[in-house]
Formats: sequence, structure tokens, C-alpha cells
Amino acid sequence: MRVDLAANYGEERLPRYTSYPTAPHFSPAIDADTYARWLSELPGDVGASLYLHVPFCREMCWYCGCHTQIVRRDELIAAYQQTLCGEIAKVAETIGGRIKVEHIHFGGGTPTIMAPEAFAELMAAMRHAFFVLPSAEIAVEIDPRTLTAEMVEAMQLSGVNRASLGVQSFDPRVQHAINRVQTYEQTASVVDMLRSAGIKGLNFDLIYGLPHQTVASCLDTVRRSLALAPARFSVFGYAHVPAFKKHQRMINEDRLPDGLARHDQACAIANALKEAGYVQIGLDHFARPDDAMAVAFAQGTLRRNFQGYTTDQSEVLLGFGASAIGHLPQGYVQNEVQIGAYQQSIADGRLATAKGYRLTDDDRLRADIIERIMCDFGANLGDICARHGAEPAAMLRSAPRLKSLISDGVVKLDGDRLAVANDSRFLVRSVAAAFDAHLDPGKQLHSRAV
Ligand SMILES: C=Cc1c2[nH]c(c1C)Cc1[nH]c(c(CCC(=O)O)c1C)Cc1[nH]c(c(C)c1CCC(=O)O)Cc1[nH]c(c(C)c1C=C)C2
Ligand SMILES: C[C@H]1O[C@@H](n2cnc3c(N)ncnc32)[C@H](O)[C@@H]1O
Ligand code: MET
Ligand code: SF4
Repeated sequence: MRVDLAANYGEERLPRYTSYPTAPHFSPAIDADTYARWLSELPGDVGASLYLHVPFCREMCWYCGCHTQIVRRDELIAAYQQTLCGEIAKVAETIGGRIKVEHIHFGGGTPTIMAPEAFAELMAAMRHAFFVLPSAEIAVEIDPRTLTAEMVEAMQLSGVNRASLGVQSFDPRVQHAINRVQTYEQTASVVDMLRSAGIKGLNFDLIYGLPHQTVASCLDTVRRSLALAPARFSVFGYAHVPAFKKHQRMINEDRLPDGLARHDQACAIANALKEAGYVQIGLDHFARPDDAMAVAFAQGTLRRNFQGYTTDQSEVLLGFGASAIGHLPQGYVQNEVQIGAYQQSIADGRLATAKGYRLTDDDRLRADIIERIMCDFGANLGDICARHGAEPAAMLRSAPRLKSLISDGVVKLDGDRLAVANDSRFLVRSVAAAFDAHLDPGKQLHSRAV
């Protein structure tokens, strides 16, 4: 990495571009009526992906940046699951046909906090409302500390074929500082259970930049993780935003590694995973070369959505649950974030849309460019502009911040082909931001760029 540039670009607060425009630009002008109209306009043969958000956990990890809350009473989870079933039926009814589904992702929070029968019922509700293709990828985010054998069986019977495990760090000192104690044996046993049930597409989530983390501690976590041989890793830098996430105040900021230490940790993890034969993908993913994500990356067909990088090619993403975001050809929609408001909407027979964004033609063009930059570290502006009936020269003129990126050697422009220099890939968010017409540099809404 070029440390000289980190100071110029690295501290910028930039979006992670899981959508364009990004979620802070969503407005209440897009409401349940708009969503209903958009759904009814979907072509009958469209392929969709489903995202189900389950915003509950048993205990708060102090670093957590997800939309989740602590729940002790199982009745609350049961009531929420019933609401999800109601929302699925309502959305299918509004579409007015049984569209085909290519991917299902259960995220959270901790989806496996549901009762196994409730999980099975939810899957059945989806198969009833939609045509879930036999080839569909069905993925569940898992907290290895609380996964039961009964839940594994319910997932197996429901056709789940991928699982993403929260691992974060195996270092006991780090684990205590983040309120997440999870032994290696717990994780290993969950890996065994899942594999025995035929759920073989495994991902591990790791985090660097946590309190007390060092390069040695990160490398030890990688070494132990490699022994369990997951097909993929997601490696995130800890995003410390205590103003948004009050529980992050429990993290002692004096124990957080500084920018340089974070960078060393990120590099050490990346090098160790690459040495072990994993391919580095985008900002934060690693996959075995034969894994579908590595293949998509090699072929230039990797996509980016609200879960991060994905192999999912669907044009439509339907989000279910509190705070869930959906993406339709017309634009984005986000459900009520508060669980009470979400449940009330569905109980009243309405969709639960709280806000959204209607895409313009210019947004679609820029979204395409930004997605390719985030996925491929480059973009063929000529091809992309041609698909949108636009001129690459005009697009380049409207991206004035590219100039300094080019003169700093971060970006190379060869005709209409843009490429992020190999040693500057950590600045990919800055390159994407150069095409972001909505970016307001005054607002510090996002986490650090590196
Ligand atoms: C599975 C856990 C999730 C993580 N992020 C999301 C999920 C479902 C999705 C998400 N989180 C935020 C947004 C922005 C819009 C919003 O409704 O608030 C979305 C779509 C909030 C957020 N997440 C992180 C930060 C710093 C913020 C607030 C500020 C901002 O919008 O940037 C950090 C963060 N959360 C997750 C990760 C992996 C991550 C950073 C590496 C988990
Ligand atoms: C879904 C995954 O997101 C990661 N995750 C959750 N919160 C944060 C945060 N504040 N910063 C970085 N990564 C985070 C964890 O690795 C989790 O498993
Ligand atoms: N909640 C699970 C865990 O932390 C899944 C990842 S975080 C949404 O282990
Ligand atoms: S990291 Fe996972 S288990 Fe921990 S609080 Fe967040 S969603 Fe829950």
C-alpha cells in the first residue's frame, strides 16, 4: 500500500457503496403506496432475491453496527416471525403473480434465534408465495454461540445451502473487550454440524481494528479459522460510530488500534489468506478459487448489494422485516426501522415502507459505474455509458475529483477504461466517490474509508 496517500484520502468519511445513491439519501416521499405500485409493475417473469431481516440477539456485542436489539422473551420473536409471514403474503399479493426466486438471505441480528418450527414455517411461506427455484441459494447468518442441533435440522429440511458464521476474533482478550466470548470449540462444532447436514457453503466473518487487536492476534485468528477451511471469508475493519450505536461506548477507545495499526492488521490478514490459497475479492472478501464468488470476480460478474459482495444476478431484491432494504428497477425502498412501527403497518394490512429513492437515468448510469469500480477495481466507461446512451467524455467532465486521483497515480485512465492501481486498491471508495453526484463532503455520515 502507498502510505503517502493514506493521509490524503484514507481519513475521508465515505460510503461503502452497498447502493447508489446510498441509504442516507432515501426519503419518506417514497412510501407504501409507491412500493405497491412498483411491485405491481414488475414483469411476471422477473427473477428476484429475498432478504429477511431478523433484528434480535440474546446479548449485545459492543462493536455491533447492525440493526438489532436484545430480546429475552421468545414471544416477541414468535410475533415478529408471524409478521414476516404476513408481509411475505402481502408482497406476493401486491405483485399479483408467483415470481421466481433465485436467492434467499436471512440476516440480522441473529436469524437462528427463531424457534426451528418458526424458521421452517417462514421458509414454507416463501415457497408458497414465490417459486423458489430448485437451484436457489439459501443463506443464513449464524451466531455459533447459540446455534442448536434442532435449528440445523430445520435449516437442512428447508433447503438451506449456505451459512455465514460470526467469528470476529478468537483472541480471548479481544473477546472480553467486545462482550463476545466464543470458543474455538464452539465454532468448530457448529462447522461440523452444518457440514454433516450438507450445508457446505460456509463463510466466516472476521473483524480487525477491535480493542487489543494486534497483527499477532489477527494472524492467530486466521490460523485457527483456516483449520476449519471455510469457502469464504469476509474481513471488516471495525467501524466505531458511538454517536449512532450507543453500546459502542462500552468499547474503550484507548485500546483501539490507530490507523497505521489497522492497516497493518488488514494487510497481515489479507496476506495470510492469500498465502493459504484464497483469492482477494473487492474491499473485504476472500474466497477459494473454485468458489462461485471467486469465479464471478474472475469473470467480471460480481455484484454489490446491501449484504456486500454477492454472486446474485437478480434485478429485484425484496426486503422483508424491520429496516430491510429492497431494490427494484424503479428504485430503493426501506421498511420501518422500529420493530413496533414495522409490525403495526403489516397488522394494519399495509406494506411497511418508510422511505426510499426513485432512480433517475443519471443515477442508473452512475450506479453501474460505481458497482463495477467496487467489484472489479475498474470500469469500462465506454461500454457502460453506451448501455445508458451517455457520453464517456461528459461523464468524465462531471467527475472532477478524478483529476487528483489520476495525478496521484491511484487511477489510470486508458481511453475510456478506468483502472484502480493495484497498490491503491484500499482507496476504491474514494474512486467510486468521484462518480457520486449526491456526495456531500460536509456530512460525516459514514465510517472511515480504510
Ligand atoms: C448484518 C449486519 C449489517 C451491517 N450493516 C448492515 C447490516 C444489515 C446494513 C446497514 N447498516 C447501516 C446502514 C446504513 C443505513 C441505515 O439504515 O442506517 C445499512 C444499510 C448503518 C451502519 N453500519 C455501519 C455504520 C458505520 C453505520 C452507520 C453509518 C453509515 O451509514 O455508514 C458499519 C457496519 N455495519 C455492518 C458492517 C459490516 C459495517 C462496517 C464494516 C454490519
Ligand atoms: C455481519 C458482520 O458485520 C460485522 N460487523 C458488525 N458490526 C460491525 C462494525 N461496527 N464494524 C465492522 N464490522 C462489523 C461482523 O463481522 C458481523 O458478523
Ligand atoms: N449475529 C450473528 C453473529 O454475530 C451473525 C453475524 S452479525 C449480523 O454471529
Ligand atoms: S454482531 Fe451479530 S450477534 Fe453480535 S450483536 Fe451484532 S447481530 Fe447480534
